[in-house]
Amino acid sequence: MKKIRSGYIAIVGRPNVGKSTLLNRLVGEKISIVSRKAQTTRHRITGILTNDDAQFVFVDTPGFQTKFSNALNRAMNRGVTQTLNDVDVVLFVVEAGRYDAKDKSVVRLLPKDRPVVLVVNKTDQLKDRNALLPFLATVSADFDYAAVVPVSAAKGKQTDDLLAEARKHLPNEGLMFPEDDLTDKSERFLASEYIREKVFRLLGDELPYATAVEIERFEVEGALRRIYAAIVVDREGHKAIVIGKGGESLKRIASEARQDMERLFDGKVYLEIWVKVKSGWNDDERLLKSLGYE
Ligand SMILES: Nc1nc2c(ncn2[C@@H]2O[C@H](COP(=O)(O)OP(=O)(O)OP(=O)(O)O)[C@@H](O)[C@H]2O)c(=O)[nH]1
Repeated sequence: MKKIRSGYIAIVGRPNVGKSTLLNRLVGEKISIVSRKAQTTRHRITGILTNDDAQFVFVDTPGFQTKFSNALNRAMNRGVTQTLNDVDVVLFVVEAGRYDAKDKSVVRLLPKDRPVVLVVNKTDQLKDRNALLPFLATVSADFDYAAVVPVSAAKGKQTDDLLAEARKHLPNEGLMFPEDDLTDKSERFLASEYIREKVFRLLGDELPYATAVEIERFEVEGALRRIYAAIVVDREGHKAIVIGKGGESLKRIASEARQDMERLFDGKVYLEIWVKVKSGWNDDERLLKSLGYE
């Protein structure tokens, strides 16, 4: 039997390349949020996969942002750099057939002193398989990657190869966490992520990214959890969108988020959500910190 190895792994890449999908595929539980819209992963989320010979502790980084320069994006980029200085292996994800300035700006953040595995995701979308090899050659010319692994996170293709590659670089012997730990994030944090995911899923096209969720109270009574949450938007107009006609949208957000939470927490959830307006919140570093962004 092989020895158990363990270590920290970060997943980085431009928005929308499939980092959350990959994490969910590897860890096998819904602990990170996946959204069609870019820029929804603003918190570090840790998932843990334990198998026969390894324990992978994933640190999902905030989406890298180059487009706007405000406090939120500065905080996000700082998060990426901090995370990369904190892990044993970095998985840098690009999309098969797409590699441009936005990916290269992430390459510039890659650490020189630790292994970086290039993950070429969405191979299922490739129309011309012959284009893959030249593409891999182009991308790998820009950095000294420890390995290159094409995968499809959505279809679960070659993700085992990726784990085998990552395992080679795990430094510790034995487990770092108890076997069934899926995440070191609190239920409180996960509750806010679920609500935020629903907001993006249901209203993503109508709302700008400036939406946050605050959990104001989280009470546990036996198997029942009472959760009181606020969706924070930065304009009155956005408040009206979140609430929707006759409160329809907010009702749906609450009902779907509650169902997810009941599944995850394995118990009944009483969920109350309201909408608050905080003007300009995404350009105020102090407020960001109070909402849990770094
Ligand atoms: N066809 C295909 N689509 C994928 C694959 N992996 C992810 N996607 C899709 O790509 C989109 C973005 O995926 P996410 O996992 O949210 O991407 P992300 O990199 O975490 O995005 P941010 O949170 O914005 O940084 C979603 O619509 C996924 O369903 C894949 O292997 N194949």
